[in-house]
Amino acid sequence: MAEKERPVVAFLGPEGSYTHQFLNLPIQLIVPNSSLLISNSDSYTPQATLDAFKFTSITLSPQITIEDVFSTVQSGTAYRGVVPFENSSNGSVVFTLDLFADIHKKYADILVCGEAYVSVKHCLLGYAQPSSRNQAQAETESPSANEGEPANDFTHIKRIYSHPQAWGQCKTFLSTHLKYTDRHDVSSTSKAAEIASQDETGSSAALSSIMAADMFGLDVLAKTINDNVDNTTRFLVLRRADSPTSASISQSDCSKEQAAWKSLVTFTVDHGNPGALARCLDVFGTYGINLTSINTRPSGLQNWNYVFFVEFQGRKEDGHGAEEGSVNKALGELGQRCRTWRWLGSWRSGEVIE
Ligand SMILES: O=C(O)C(=O)C[C@]1(C(=O)O)C=C[C@@H](O)C=C1
Repeated sequence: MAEKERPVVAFLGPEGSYTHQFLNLPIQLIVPNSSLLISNSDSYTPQATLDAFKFTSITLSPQITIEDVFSTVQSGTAYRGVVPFENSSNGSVVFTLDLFADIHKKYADILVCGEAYVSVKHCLLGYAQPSSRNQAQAETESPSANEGEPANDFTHIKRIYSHPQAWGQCKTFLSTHLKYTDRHDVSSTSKAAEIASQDETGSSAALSSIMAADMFGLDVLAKTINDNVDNTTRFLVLRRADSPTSASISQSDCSKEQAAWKSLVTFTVDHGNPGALARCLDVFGTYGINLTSINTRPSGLQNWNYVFFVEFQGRKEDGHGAEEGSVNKALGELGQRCRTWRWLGSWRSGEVIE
């Protein structure tokens, strides 16, 4: 299997997106001077979350959309995929939730096998007016200067591009400085930077990352323009169900070990049946399982019917005696109380990457 030599990892491209940074930042922590590796090659030493599968290098495969990341993992073209899941200020990434809900049954083999939290600091990127070019250059060179405080003139900017998730993370800056400027949704923040870089008139700008400014040769017109300074996005790593993980399959139901894990399930209920949802949620309490998030999305099958997403501490176990684990017992009972359900993976809880 070629992936054994150098597995392919799909992410939301082009390079410079926050999804790309998920793969990038830890590498610099693990391999000193790894920026050389990053700029000269598509071969990386993967971070802890990914080296679940013990490879020394990976091939990065930029994808156009989050759905493309799901497709390449589902088809086996990519060994792993990285997708944004939720943002600390703007909430769930609904594109990702809908792909997990999978109403057209296209991604039946996708499971989550890891996560990490990435600090997201948005910048306004574009071409500075010649009069404020020195200022923009100073901002690029000295990252601590004028955070959130634009020193540049934005009157030449007629349109801004970004990923739909990013607008809601920079509301104050946008309403203060660019309230009447046209906004255009594109597939990623790095795509936005690429588009802005191609507009030689300089009237296009992007909400994107400092890394994208470098990659596409744009000026940083304002930086750290997100409403919350600790703006953070949680990313999930995807695998195919038949692809191995580092997770040992030994049974250990002790609460400390369970708290180090998370699991995700989706389920649907009979909406005409009073108490149906409460009865499903009750199984988690019965087995002492702590819920960490609940989400819903429209079922896509009938108006005002929903798919419920529940994330909880603990993991589903495989192998001999697995049925004894509290998560397995709870899921067994959930299956009897809901209409349909699906386990979407168990993984070790991630850490924040600055
Ligand atoms: O467009 C990117 O750079 C992405 O990685 C996507 C994404 C997202 O969908 O949440 C990731 C982080 C930020 O929250 C904004 C956009």
